[in-house]
Order: sequence, then C-alpha cells, then structure tokens
Amino acid sequence: MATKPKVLLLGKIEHAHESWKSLSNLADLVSSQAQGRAEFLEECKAGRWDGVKAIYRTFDSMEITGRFDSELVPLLPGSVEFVCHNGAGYDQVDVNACSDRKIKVSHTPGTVNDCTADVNMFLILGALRGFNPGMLSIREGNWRGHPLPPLGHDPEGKTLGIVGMGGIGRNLKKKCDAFSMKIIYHNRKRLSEELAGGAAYVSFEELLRTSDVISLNLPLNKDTRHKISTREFEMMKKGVVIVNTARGAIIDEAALVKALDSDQVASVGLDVYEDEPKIHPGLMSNPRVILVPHMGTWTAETQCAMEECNISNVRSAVQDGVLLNLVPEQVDLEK
Ligand SMILES: O=CC(=O)O
Repeated sequence: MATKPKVLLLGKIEHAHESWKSLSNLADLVSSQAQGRAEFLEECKAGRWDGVKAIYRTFDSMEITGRFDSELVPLLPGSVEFVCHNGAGYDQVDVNACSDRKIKVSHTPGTVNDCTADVNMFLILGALRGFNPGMLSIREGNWRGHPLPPLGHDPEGKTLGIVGMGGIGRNLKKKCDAFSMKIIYHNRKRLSEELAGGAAYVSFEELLRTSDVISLNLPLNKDTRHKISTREFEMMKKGVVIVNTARGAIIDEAALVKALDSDQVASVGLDVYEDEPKIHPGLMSNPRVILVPHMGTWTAETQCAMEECNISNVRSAVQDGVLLNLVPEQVDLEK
C-alpha cells in the first residue's frame, strides 16, 4: 500500500476540528513540539519532517518557527510542496524564498473581508468623532473630562482615501457609502468601474493631499514598508484622520508620533503595530489614538471560516496538487 503523505500542523486548530480530522483519510497529520525557532530548525535538519507534503501554519505559529524566511525555507525537506497560511496577510512567509524552492503558498482572502472592514469602520467612526478621550475619562470617574474633549467630526461628506482596494478595501467602501462619505482610492492597478463601485481612482499623492480620512488596506511587503512616513504626513491635510487595519509596518510609527504631536494628524485608529505586541510609547500615551490589539478577524464566525478555508487548501493540495487560494505573486509562476 502506498504510504500517505504527511501534513505538518504548525500552531493550533481551534474551531474546525472535524474538518481537520477528516484530512487524516488523505494524509498523516503530524505536529511540531518545538518550543521555538532554534528547536524547529533542528527538527528540520534532523529530517524530522521528511515526507511532509503540505504545511498548515497559523499567525501565532511565529512563536514556534519565526518567519518562514530565506534561512528557514531552504531547511524544509524536499518533499514540501505547499505552505498553507491561515490568514489573509502572509508577510510572515517569504514568498520569493518559497518560489525558489518551487513551494506554493496559499492564504485565506475573502474570509476576512467583512470583519476586518467592520473594525475599520469602528476605527474611522471612533477616530473622526474623537470618542477615545471621553471613553478614557468616563472610566476615571470624570464624565467627559476637564477640559472637555474637542468636538468630533461627522463622516457625512468627508473624503475617505482608501489605499489598497482589494477585498477589504472594497468592502469598506460599501460600508462607508452608508455614511455618505466621498470615496477615492489608490491601488497598484486601477479597478474596473464595476469593482470600484463609484470610487474615484487617484494617484497616491493626490489621495494623500485631498483625503480627510486615510485608510490603509494594502499588504505589507518590501515595497509597502513605511509607505507612510514623514514626507507623506507632510503632504496630508492638516488634521487628517488615519486608520490602519492592514499591517503596522506600513506606517513609520516614529514619524506618526511626531505628526500627532504637531497636530498634523488629528487622530488615529490602529488595529496593527510595527512591532506587535509592543506599542510605541508615543501612541500608548496619546488619547487621540484608538488602540485595538489586532482583533480585525477576532470573531467566532471568521476564525472558523479562516480555518475551514485553510483546511480546504490543504485538502486540495494533497488530493489534487493545487491550491485554491494561491498568493497573487505566484499566479504567474503557474502559467
Ligand atoms: O491579520 C489578519 C490576517 O492577515 O488575516
């Protein structure tokens, strides 16, 4: 009888237990007991994962392996053909290092759109309306605080600039339509009229110069790291509001703190940080900054859907040799 391929689990299955178990009809399910990156690399070098065809990894498995980078990927056994990442953002995986080894990478787009855009909406409303100072003072027994917090602003009629018009950006656009905001966007590629849904395409610079609220909805990679820094803050309207549910390192946090301190930026809503779980002290101490601890996808429904999606990718990889949600960088490699 032919031996079954192996599937390596890095991290935990928290919800989709039945689906995960059902994979055992196709593959031997194995998991690492490594307590950290050094131990995991040793396991790889010792041939512990030989025969593994697909890897299911979670965001939190960073604690076990660290980043899937150009040091780790070459140490994976030659049998590994697929890395299935449970998350829409896959900056924890060096896709080029995987492509060099002909390893295909998948992620879980789509499943996260609604819930991430919901947090985005919460941050836009919270930051524009300036709720945070009052929410802090009420818990200190101070009602709205003394002096009173400055008046907030209505979303209606404000220009929202969405940087990155993928699934989350487009979902956010629809939500903001309900608040009568004027939506402009910038994206690597201009979208069809149908996908843009009435949002106007503008250059990055025009978006920075004309938006009242800027929402970052683009992936983190070498081209987008610190895409928003001192120069970009200087181009923005004075008193701009910024929200980020994408990845912290898209913003240069030290430059953001300066822009807040000079009132160039009026308020900020953040779900993600440059060096999670550390938060820049200048953000932590500023009541005009709403801080959410990376909870964009933190709902029962979405966590479950993400796991199911990732398991479907593993199943399809093992059964049919194809990933359902191949990362965009590798789509051309397929041709
Ligand atoms: O941050 C969450 C995700 O990338 O899915």
